[in-house]
Amino acid sequence: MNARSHGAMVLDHLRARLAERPAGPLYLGFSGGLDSCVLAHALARLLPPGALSLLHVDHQLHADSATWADRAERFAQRLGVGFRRLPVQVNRAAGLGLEGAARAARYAAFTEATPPDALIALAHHRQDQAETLLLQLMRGGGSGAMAGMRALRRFSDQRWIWRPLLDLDRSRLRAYAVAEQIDWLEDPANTDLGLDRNWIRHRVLPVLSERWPHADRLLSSAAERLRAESEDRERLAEQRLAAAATLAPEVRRWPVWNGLDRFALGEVLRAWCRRLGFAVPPASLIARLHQQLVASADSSADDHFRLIWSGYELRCYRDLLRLAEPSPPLQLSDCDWSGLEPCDLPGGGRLSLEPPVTAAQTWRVSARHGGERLLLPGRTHHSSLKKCLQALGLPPWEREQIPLLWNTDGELLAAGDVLLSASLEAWLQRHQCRLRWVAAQKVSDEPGRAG
Ligand SMILES: Nc1ncnc2c1ncn2[C@@H]1O[C@H](COP(=O)(O)OP(=O)(O)OP(=O)(O)O)[C@@H](O)[C@H]1O
Repeated sequence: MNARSHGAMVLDHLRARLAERPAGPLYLGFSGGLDSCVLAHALARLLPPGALSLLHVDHQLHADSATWADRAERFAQRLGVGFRRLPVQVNRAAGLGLEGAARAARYAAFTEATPPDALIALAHHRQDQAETLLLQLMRGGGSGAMAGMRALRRFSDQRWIWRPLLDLDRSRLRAYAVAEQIDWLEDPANTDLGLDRNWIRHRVLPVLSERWPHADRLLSSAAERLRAESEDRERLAEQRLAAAATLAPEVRRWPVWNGLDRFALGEVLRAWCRRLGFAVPPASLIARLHQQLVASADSSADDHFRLIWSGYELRCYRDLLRLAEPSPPLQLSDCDWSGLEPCDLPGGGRLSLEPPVTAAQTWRVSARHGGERLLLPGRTHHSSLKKCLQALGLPPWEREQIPLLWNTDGELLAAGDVLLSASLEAWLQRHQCRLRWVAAQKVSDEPGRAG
């Protein structure tokens, strides 16, 4: 195939990708390197005037960066397409490494420079995909990470990242550039073997290609398969999550997860984290969670466990899981309550009488301290509050928030509105009202919660 027919092939390929792209204004992340020059040139040829804008991020990492930005702008002018220069500060303090920090700055600049429904094209091609797979392998990534880059993915709200060249060979892009006499920028950083990607590109892939001439094609098709599998698993995890009854956004009933292996369990937990906008837990934590769930599956004991990562907490109790930011137990100094007005508790909880009564009471409200006992209706002996709450199956995160109501004789009248003493029940009947407790994490009254 000569250079001209390679060029025609690139255009045909791109025409097909353009036809199936999502709607929205089109931008191209334009470095000025070979690949993005070819993509800019081909898109400018295929699209009507005014339909494309190039975004050049100036990372300001080397002395020539402004000159490069000038050259990038002249290239855009020659093509007759829009152009924006986006200077950024690369913050290396975030612990990402230079390449990662530059990418983070670039994506933040893309978000800032585009409307929420934008489609942002990037010029990654097949070799980039093969390198990504090997890079992830050397980082010890799981199959999800090795699935590499997606041709189309959501990014920052409604925007899309679009990689229309992902299954094209670099040699075709080079042939296109030669045929069209494109004058691209050669970034000296691309030959810096101190960067992992360059090491793979210049040292590893050539060796693999000696033995397997189409090594990059094989690698990118492996990434493609892994991606398809990982997308299937994600879909399944979403379905499993949806099947677990939602008692509150942060509380799910989980028997549906019972019997899942730890990989499937991890997928469900990650799906839940994504939905709540939480950082995903590390693999070691998922393995621990799995062990714990297996160990507690046959136990009818009251014990529960919690796992913590990056400021989030997963708590498990019987068939309930709670995923949230950790909340401290009820912090409440004893206070008096007349019952006339609702009693607001720290952290958003509240005790009230409904309908309100007109005569003031001399009650006290306190947090639990342990060892409390109460006389339940129909009983002749006091029962342990702790045992009663356990018997009710009230999860520990609710128990920790439960306020206690006392009379002046030091008799326990109620724990929230879930346990009432015989004397309070009689009093409520006499006054034709009920005690109501609303706690921030309370789920007892939510639909879907079986007794
Ligand atoms: N400074 C930049 N400004 C805008 N977009 C960029 C910039 N650097 C990279 N990109 C986009 O990200 C893609 C991948 O970046 P990468 O660093 O792998 O490519 P490159 O070798 O620098 O450039 P090219 O892919 O254009 O040859 C580029 O093809 C381009 O679309």
